[in-house]
Amino acid sequence: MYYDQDADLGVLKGKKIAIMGYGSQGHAQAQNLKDSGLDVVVGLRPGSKSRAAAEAAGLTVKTVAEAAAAADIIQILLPDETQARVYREEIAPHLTAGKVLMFSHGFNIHFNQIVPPADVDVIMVAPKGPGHLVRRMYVEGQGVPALLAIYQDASGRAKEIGLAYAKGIGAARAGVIETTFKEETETDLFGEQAVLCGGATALVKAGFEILVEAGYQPEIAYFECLNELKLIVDLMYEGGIKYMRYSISDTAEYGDVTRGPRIIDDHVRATMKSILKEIQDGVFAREWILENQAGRPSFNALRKKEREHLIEQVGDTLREMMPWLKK
Ligand SMILES: NC(=O)C1=CN([C@@H]2O[C@H](COP(=O)(O)OP(=O)(O)OC[C@H]3O[C@@H](n4cnc5c(N)ncnc54)[C@H](OP(=O)(O)O)[C@@H]3O)[C@@H](O)[C@H]2O)C=CC1
Ligand SMILES: CC[C@](O)(C(C)=O)C(=O)O
Ligand SMILES: [Mg+2]
Ligand SMILES: [Mg+2]
Repeated sequence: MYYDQDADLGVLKGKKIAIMGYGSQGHAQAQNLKDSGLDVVVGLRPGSKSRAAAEAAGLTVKTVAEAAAAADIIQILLPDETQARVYREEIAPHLTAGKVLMFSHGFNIHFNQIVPPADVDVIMVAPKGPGHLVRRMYVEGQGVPALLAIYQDASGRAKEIGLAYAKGIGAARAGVIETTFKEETETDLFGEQAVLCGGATALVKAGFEILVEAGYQPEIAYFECLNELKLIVDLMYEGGIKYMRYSISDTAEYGDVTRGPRIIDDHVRATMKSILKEIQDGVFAREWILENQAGRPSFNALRKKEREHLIEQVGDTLREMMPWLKK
């Protein structure tokens, strides 16, 4: 594990860092690096919706190609499914020997959608948290931990550069672990599909639906299955599962340890294993690449259906009464 004292921001002084994209990770990493005293330029497409926000934060905005040409270090924070095309058309022509190519997720390198030249460093600094928290925690003097991986070390200094970058975005305040592009890609995809996003939302929705179908008020089902989940997870985040169990009643703890394993049973574990295998053997990557090439027909339909779920309508109404959420 590496922390601030193991990294030297001086390694990045005098270097221009291009952040391609100003979305969830882009806005956070660009602003954190700038506030760490580094020289940042943002690369966006012409007519980009993100331009105003980047300029309002005092950042210089150029096209992706111009930013790639001007930069020593190029961090690609575009949606994964757009990276290969943008790389090929706008970044690769300016990726001259000695430059550094960076990612925050290994998808395109690991699944061979981007094949960089041998004379550049290829580094990943992958925050283990959503971009908006990467920014919020930096501003509050904290940090979101990150993974560091070196795919190519043409300069012999890739690790120093990656650690300095991690310090610049605030990640080294919380801890940086070294990994490989393969390990980051596979664990990140598994985590978001089986636990953090797919698993958690399916569990919340199933619990909500069961209570509502049984005749309980949807508002109570929302508080019980979604709103309170944050409060429970906050306790696990602060002190582990044991601290959460210390805070809940003994009745809840007994229900937790006896009923939890019946929910996540051998059938669920077998499904988790098959989801991991689809990630490892490239089945998921192929499916996602083809879905994008086809114009996202399934994804768009599923997105619409999910957004129309009763839990979203109930939540919108209840959150109106929680003004602290509006900021
Ligand atoms: N979201 C997260 O918290 C995390 C993301 N990651 C990784 O970080 C990377 C970025 O993800 P994320 O921040 O979610 O991305 P976003 O979807 O938030 O990126 C949106 C940004 O990319 C720009 N953009 C989209 N398409 C293009 C294009 N064709 N050409 C130029 N700019 C474009 C958008 O500009 P416009 O306004 O013009 O549409 C916008 O500025 C990914 O590799 C992801 O896996 C890693 C850890 C966590
Ligand atoms: C959990 C989703 C994530 O992997 C992330 C925020 O870390 C992502 O790809 O957005
Ligand atoms: Mg992730
Ligand atoms: Mg991810």
